[in-house]
Amino acid sequence: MLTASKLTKQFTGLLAVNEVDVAVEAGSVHGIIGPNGAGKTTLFNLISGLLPPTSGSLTLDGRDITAAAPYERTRLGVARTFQNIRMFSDMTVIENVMTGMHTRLEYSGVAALFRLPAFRRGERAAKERATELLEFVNLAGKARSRSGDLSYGDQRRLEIARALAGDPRLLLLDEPAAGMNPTETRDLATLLRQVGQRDITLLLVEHNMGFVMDLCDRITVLNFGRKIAEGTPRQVRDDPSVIEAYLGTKVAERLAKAHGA
Ligand SMILES: Nc1ncnc2c1ncn2[C@@H]1O[C@H](COP(=O)(O)OP(=O)(O)OP(=O)(O)O)[C@@H](O)[C@H]1O
Repeated sequence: MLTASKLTKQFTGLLAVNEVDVAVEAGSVHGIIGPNGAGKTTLFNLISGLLPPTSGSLTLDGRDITAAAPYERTRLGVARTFQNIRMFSDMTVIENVMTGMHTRLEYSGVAALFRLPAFRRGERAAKERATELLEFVNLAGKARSRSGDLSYGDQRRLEIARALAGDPRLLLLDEPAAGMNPTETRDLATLLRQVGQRDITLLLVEHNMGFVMDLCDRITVLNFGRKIAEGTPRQVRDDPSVIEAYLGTKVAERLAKAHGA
């Protein structure tokens, strides 16, 4: 579905992402992991269009989107959540979900200004859809609450509902489990599996290894901007270069010796 070829981002003097190839299969859950500073967020920003690449290309369903603006990618079915939750804290929960629908609403600005029937119909449909999404993420009971008053875990679920409001086919999640307690993390994994069952492909950056290993079909590992491994969770977990990237050469060598390798 999504293919990155030799994707590269250079900041002055630093190759944050260095000729990275990634192929995300439709219907899969694909993880990107790597130590701090490995280039995960930068790669994510290149994929969502927040940053232009220095070189390399990106295709979505075979269509070149390397130069497409973020809003164009949204129209093509790409949605994302952010590492630091971004929402309108003073708006209600349901209003926040409705802000995620602007790319799908079919009435004009004039209709909205004069509250014409087309606008009122659109608004009613948007509310119904937002309610359905809040039920899906288990927040229906808090639809009228102020978003800023939600617990951290609930705010993350709200962010997902808002991202789903644009009917994406590919959902990018930047550290979705960050700051969550074990129960919230387990609930999130269940929710994301249900998202996957809605024919939505998931690509996520995450530090929580248990969460990634449990949820992902395939994992790409970055270190110093380069892809150092890719495969199933088991393949990646057993890969010596991955162990070395996380633990440092000395510890990896000692571990290998201890296991008789
Ligand atoms: N806008 C920028 N300008 C200059 N350097 C940057 C910029 N953004 C990121 N970097 C550098 O690029 C490298 C990769 O950063 P990035 O945030 O992509 O890594 P990461 O794997 O997401 O790290 P973390 O796990 O700590 O979030 C780091 O050395 C970082 O300091």
